[in-house]
Amino acid sequence: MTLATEFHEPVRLAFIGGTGLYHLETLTPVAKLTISTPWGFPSSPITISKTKDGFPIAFLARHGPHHDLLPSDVPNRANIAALKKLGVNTIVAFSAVGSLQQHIKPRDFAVPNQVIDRTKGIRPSTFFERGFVAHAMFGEPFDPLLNKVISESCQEVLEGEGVKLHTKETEKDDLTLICMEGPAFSTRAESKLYRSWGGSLINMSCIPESKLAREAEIAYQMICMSTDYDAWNESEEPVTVETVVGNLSANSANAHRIAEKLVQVLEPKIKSGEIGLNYQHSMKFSVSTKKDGQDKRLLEKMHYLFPGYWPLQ
Ligand SMILES: CSC[C@H]1O[C@H](OP(=O)(O)O)[C@H](O)[C@@H]1O
Ligand SMILES: Nc1ncnc2[nH]cnc12
Repeated sequence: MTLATEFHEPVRLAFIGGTGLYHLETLTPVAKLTISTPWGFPSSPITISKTKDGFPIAFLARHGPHHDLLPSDVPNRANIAALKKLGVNTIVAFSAVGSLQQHIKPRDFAVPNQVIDRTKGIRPSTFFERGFVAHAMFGEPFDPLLNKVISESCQEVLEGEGVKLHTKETEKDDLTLICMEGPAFSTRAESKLYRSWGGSLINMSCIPESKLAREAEIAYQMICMSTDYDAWNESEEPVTVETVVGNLSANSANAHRIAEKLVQVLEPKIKSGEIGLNYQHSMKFSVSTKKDGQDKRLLEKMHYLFPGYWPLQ
């Protein structure tokens, strides 16, 4: 089937696929969009599918359709800006992660509620710049409403498959994801340090993706698929890509099942406004730069994300 290259209806829900998840099997694309943003092109064309009720869903492959982008080279600003331009207010992002806790086994799933940023400052991590300064709140890096819906609805999908889902509720404490720079995995000493900080999971992709989604006022939650015990567990060989990919291909069917379930559950909640609006207008009053100090060229760029905010004169 030839796919449309334009799509003019607003799209509210998007999935971002990570390692091992380059499309969603349960969705049939109707359009494939190449979108240029003021921050460049996204990692991949964005495909649009529709539910039987005509609710559109976007999908983006974080590392490109052929996985040729390093975690540090993912064009996160373009990815989030392009989704925002389509009208997206809810993002569910998948990620392959290492486990920093014995009880989170390879092939388990987890819905983290906290993040520790261990990237090295080499990734562009904000839409704002000199001449237009704003600060997003990020104390809760994931949308708690979306976190709750995902945690509740994925439990039953995975139970049927004999796979454990870890959430803030099952852990009875924060479920903290460490985001490191990569591309090499951690040393054993680093891995043990992250455990001492209370880390539960580790990946290379949550930052700045989640931060930019917050700046763009989009409700965002990452779903983690555990693939290995990183390097802390001395009774196991430290993680290799082979282990990650082996466990991922065994588990990608569960990711597709989860996506299918989430589409069913999120469609009515997004339509009713129960999900997706938690951060609406949150940036409007978060700007620090006084009118006279604002760079007008930058304001025009900002209007790509926030049309109607901060009038030019
Ligand atoms: C191939 S192992 C390391 C790689 O896997 C994860 O990718 P993603 O989060 O996109 O699923 C991790 O973050 C690293 O980028
Ligand atoms: N151990 C690990 N560290 C960082 N990213 C990962 N992705 C999958 N396993 C990982």
